[in-house]
Amino acid sequence: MNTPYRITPYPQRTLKREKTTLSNGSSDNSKEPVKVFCRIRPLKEDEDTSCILLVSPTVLSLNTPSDPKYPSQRQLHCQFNQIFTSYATQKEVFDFVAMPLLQDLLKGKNALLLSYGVTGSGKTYTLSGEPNNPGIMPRCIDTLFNTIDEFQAPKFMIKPDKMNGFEIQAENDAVKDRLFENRANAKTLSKQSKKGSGDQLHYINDEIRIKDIDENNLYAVFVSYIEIYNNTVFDLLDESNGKPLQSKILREDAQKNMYVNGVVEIEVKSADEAFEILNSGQKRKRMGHTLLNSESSRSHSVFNIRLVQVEQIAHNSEGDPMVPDSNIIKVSQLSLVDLAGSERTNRTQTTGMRLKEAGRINNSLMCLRNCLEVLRENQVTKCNKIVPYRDSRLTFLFKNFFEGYGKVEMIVCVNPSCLDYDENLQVMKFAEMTQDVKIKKPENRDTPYMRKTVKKINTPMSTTKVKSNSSFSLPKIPSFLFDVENLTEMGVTIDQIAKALKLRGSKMETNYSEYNNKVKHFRKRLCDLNEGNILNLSEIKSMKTIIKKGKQESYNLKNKIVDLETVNDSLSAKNQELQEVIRSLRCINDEKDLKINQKILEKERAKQKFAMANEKMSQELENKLRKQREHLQATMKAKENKLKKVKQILESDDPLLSQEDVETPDYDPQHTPPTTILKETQTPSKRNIQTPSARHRRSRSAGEVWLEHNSIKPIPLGTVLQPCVKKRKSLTKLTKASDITNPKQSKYCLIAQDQDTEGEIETKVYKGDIVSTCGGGAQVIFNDVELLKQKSPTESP
Ligand SMILES: Nc1ncnc2c1ncn2[C@@H]1O[C@H](COP(=O)(O)OP(=O)(O)OP(=O)(O)O)[C@@H](O)[C@H]1O
Repeated sequence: MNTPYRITPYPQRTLKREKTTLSNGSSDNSKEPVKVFCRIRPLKEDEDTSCILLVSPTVLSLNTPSDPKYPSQRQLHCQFNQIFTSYATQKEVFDFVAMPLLQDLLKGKNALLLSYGVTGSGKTYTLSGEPNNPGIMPRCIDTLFNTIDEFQAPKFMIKPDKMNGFEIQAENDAVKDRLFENRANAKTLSKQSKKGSGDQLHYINDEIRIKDIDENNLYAVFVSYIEIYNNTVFDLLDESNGKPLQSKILREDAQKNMYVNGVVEIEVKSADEAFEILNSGQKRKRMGHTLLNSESSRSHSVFNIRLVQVEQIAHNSEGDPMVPDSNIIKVSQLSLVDLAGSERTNRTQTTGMRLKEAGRINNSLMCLRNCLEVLRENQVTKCNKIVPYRDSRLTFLFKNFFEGYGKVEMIVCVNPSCLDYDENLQVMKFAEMTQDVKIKKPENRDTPYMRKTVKKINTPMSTTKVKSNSSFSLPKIPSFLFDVENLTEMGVTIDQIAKALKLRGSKMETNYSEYNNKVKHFRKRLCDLNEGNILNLSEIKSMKTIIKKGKQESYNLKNKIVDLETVNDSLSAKNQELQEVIRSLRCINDEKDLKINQKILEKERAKQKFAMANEKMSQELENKLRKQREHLQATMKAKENKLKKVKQILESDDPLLSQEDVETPDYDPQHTPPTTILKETQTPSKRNIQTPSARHRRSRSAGEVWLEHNSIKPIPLGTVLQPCVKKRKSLTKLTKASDITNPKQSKYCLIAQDQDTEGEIETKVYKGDIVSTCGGGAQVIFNDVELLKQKSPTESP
């Protein structure tokens, strides 16, 4: 809900703002200050706090919001010509602000009405309004046509001359133009009826009319609609058939008034016709969505109403208007300007294109501000600083208004929300400054925009021409006949001749002065044209510079593009080269991988070969050892048998027995069982237990150091019996001579694991003495083999 504004009596004391006293201000009646009105829009539903308090109908106070952002609380009082609260209706605003301007328009005076404010503050709402709640523009149109209704000049009688002036044309030319227009309208109507033009806006006409108008005059209304977008002027009524709008240039006419060159100016004969044009222009307006306003005007739009008045013209018998030589056309203009909203881009969060737009909008508004500041400074200091109108198209177009061409008024629209406090502060400062600017009152003349008619009229003009030509003709000199007899008649004729000559003389003098006047006028016109020409030339020059600059920029850009393309090409070539290198490296890598795999395979094969050879060798060695051992065992056995027999002989007394017994049977290694250390499951033979090897005992003698040569990973068999070697040094490989030549080591044992014929693993311990050789080396003399093997007790022996 909106909080109603409290209207308190106007406390003069509380006013903090001091009005600037201009040195030539109040006493100077030739100037009047710019009128500034303020319109406060209602708060939005989500905005519940207002930073504006109405003090009186003309004073408001802007209060600092209670926010930690603002350390000190301040109240700024601002005075306006009138303040319209959120309750003010569109009609109230129109009556108070625009009605006087419309009255001036009908009296032939010009006016400029600007709507200024932050984006979303209600500028467009105030000027255009809505169909059921029309703003200033539609109300102006309605009131104007309600007023001049029956006093309108026939269509096309008055025509724009394309140089900001107007001319009157003959009735038959006007009729031709009307016929042409009717035909064109019929075509467009049939097109529209096919398309269906349902989007036409209809405003409510409240039948208001202005009473005191000059009823002796004929009136014609012309409208034009332009926008200034990104500091470029576009014609919103330009029927470009969907093509982008062409930019327009600003020119000065013969009276040094600025106008948009080639702008489409349409003569309208009714309010509906004007609305149609207004709507078609508004459709072309550049609108955009911003965070603060879903339909934000991104350009300054100018709706111009030009009212042309001519005295009632008498018609001849054929119905053609009789134009007096010096008939004057009175032209007045009302420009309604909807300025684009000033905005703080960090609040609207605009980016990219919108950010650029906002920059340009703010720049042109800044330019308007600068111009007003310089105008005020000139007034205060009485200096004559150049006002920078040319800095922006907006100020350049309206420069005449600030120099006394017509009234300037402004409606400042504000959104009272606390969120808009900072922007409102700036707007208030601007409004304050604007009110201090005094503008020259328009010259006190009925025809501020005079222009003599350009005679294009056929019949009547020829009449005029004949008439005027006759004014140049000299009185005839009567013919003189010398007749001596009729002297009195001759005297009369001479008198007549003298009179005619005198008349001729005076006529020639008038003709001469008239001629001089015409020459002067013509010269003046030429000068004007020349000035216009100079202006055009300078405009063309500046356009050329802009085009040149643009061309240079495009050339530079093209060059950049070419450079970038070259860089791009070289980079892609490099890329290709690198790709090639990568491909070849990959090939090399693949080849190397292949070779490595082959080598690994070869290695594996070699390993297998080596393992087989190793196995073979160890088998051979084992065989040899077995044979040696068997041989040794057989020898031992034979010796033991011999010893036994010798003992028996020695113990018995029978020499024969002893001799028989002593005779040793032939040694047969095939039948001699090898010496084996059996596990508990095997029943040892008596003989085996009885004949322990003497070397066994020796090997277990204290102090002997064994060199135990074991396989790298012996298979754990879980056997209970283990070869007993107490002091030992274990190794898996004999790599160097010192491994065996160490003098501390006297014994060597080689532990080997292998499968027996039944597939069981058996551990064999080959034992031997390390004997030093005379060359400093060492040799092992194997003298014992131990066999560790598990056997099942149920297994048959
Ligand atoms: N006095 C008002 N009463 C009711 N609604 C209003 C009033 N003023 C503005 N509004 C609403 O506020 C919204 C924004 O207003 P508007 O488009 O006129 O702002 P703007 O100042 O023209 O903004 P921009 O500069 O972005 O174009 C519109 O929806 C309009 O209807």
